[in-house]
Amino acid sequence: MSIFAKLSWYFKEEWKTYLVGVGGLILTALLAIIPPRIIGLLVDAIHSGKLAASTLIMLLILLTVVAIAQYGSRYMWRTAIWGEAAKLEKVLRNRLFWHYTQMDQEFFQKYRTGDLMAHATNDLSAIQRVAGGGILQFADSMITGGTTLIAMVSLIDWRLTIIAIIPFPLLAVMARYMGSKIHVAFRDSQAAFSRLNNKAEESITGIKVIKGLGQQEEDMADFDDQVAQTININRRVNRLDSLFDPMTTMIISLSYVITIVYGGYLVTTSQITIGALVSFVSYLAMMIWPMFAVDMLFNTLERGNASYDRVMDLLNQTSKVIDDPNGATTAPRGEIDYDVEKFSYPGDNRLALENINFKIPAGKTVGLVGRVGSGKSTILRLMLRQFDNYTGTIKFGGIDIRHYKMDALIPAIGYVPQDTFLFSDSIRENIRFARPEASQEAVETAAKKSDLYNQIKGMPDGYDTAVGEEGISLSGGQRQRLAIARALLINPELLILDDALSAVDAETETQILRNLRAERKEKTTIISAHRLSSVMDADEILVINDGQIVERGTHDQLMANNGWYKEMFERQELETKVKGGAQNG
Ligand SMILES: Nc1ncnc2c1ncn2[C@@H]1O[C@H](COP(=O)(O)OP(=O)(O)OP(=O)(O)O)[C@@H](O)[C@H]1O
Repeated sequence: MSIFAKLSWYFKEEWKTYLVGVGGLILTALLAIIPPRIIGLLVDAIHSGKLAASTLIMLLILLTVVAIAQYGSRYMWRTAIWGEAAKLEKVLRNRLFWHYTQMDQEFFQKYRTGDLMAHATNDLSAIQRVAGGGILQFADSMITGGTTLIAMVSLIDWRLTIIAIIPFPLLAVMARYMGSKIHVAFRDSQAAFSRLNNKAEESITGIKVIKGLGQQEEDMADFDDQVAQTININRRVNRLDSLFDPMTTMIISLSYVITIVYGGYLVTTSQITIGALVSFVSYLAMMIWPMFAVDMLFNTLERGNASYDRVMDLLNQTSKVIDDPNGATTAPRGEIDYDVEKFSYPGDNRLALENINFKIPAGKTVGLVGRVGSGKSTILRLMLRQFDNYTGTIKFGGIDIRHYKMDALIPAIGYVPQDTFLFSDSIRENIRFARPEASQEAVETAAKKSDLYNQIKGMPDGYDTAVGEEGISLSGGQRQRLAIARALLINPELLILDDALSAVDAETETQILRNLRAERKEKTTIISAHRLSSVMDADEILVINDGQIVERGTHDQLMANNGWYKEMFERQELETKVKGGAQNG
């Protein structure tokens, strides 16, 4: 029942509609008492041979009126209660989705996509069932059960009622016992569903890699294993359900036997009429549904409770990156002053960055180079406020980036990752994702700057060509250029290319960089790259190793330095020459 308390905030908010719903249920229960009694009276009248035509017509009219009134009252509770349940699901779904969008990277590292999907589907449905089916089952077991019981006592015979319901408390005891077992089993079943979701999500996303490495069979076996585990756990839930349901039927049958034996005795000893016994049996039949409702109620509540706890656990996770309520609302502009003393990823003791400091005057370009895993992307992630737990400050236009409103800071940065995400939409919508109102002309200009223009012209439907999961596949280089066009369209104060040219050939890269230099004279750019030709023209190049700056300067200075940069540059030049030679030869 605690789930009702947990959802009380919603019931309080929606009390008017629930009042209508419960009112409708009470009315339905009261109206349901009338027909069995009328039938009982008819039986008695027929039995005694005193049924007048006028009485028959009157009772039939009454039956019809009751049926019509029940139609109305049922309509009343159904629309109110099912409507509220759907609304609750909507409220929680929106809240959860909003919460997901507000969370930081740490959260998405902790929870896997499949888990988050399971919470947003299965768990919310289970909670929705509490607000709909749960309320109905509660009302049915209490209201319908209660009014029927009162009718049995007051209209028929209290002794017969007591004897007939003797087996019922057994049901309550069982429901309690089984309820706790079902709670545990259902929680396990939801967790298994999450794992299965994760597995399916991972396998579908990674299908190319799986096939490329010939791991289909292993992956299938792994999936089979997960399915088997999920089925086993679900079987346990079903077993518990199956133990409970037939018990309910048995208890009800026992009641019937008692009623027929004792009721028959009362009729033969003229203590009640045969019509009263007929009415009583009808009432007993009306008790069956409320009894099942008790069973279903415990089930619904336990499941809803487990799901509610899981959803609340997610909603209670707070983002470590907090949007400063008094933060600057103007877009940042001007010099970037990056000064991070220490940064470690949450839950990791190792220092990911140490003493990273550099300044970029507005309009200048900084290049970040270094080995794989040296910390280049980490430097950029802090700039994007994906993590705030570092010592030191990063200033943009003289203000600490933590003192900007997110809505002011993030749109001022055009971030292009190595592997971008394409939405299932047209090329045009993908390019103008961050500025949906951009004109076709602006989209085309961005496509020209990122050297994608001619290729789009060659596509079947030009800018209307669908890409993403439901459209054509773009090559790695095309995806990267689309991502650059997307970032350029917002003409950001700061453009960050995070290994974003790795999949384009050297010639295209040179062209794009030339376009950027010409276009972005006043704006700042950070380029992180493995190919050193990408950063050659930068105003300052930082060589990162093990989270620290190990060399810095312009290209010429670094070449004179005789360090990693020079060695790497010469090696890459040689490789290019060898490749070029091989192609020419
Ligand atoms: N989310 C994370 N949690 C914990 N450690 C991380 C996380 N992301 C990166 N790291 C670690 O931080 C270090 C720096 O990673 P980073 O991605 O910044 O390197 P990089 O220089 O950008 O590499 P690459 O050139 O391959 O992109 C690596 O040791 C990496 O394992």
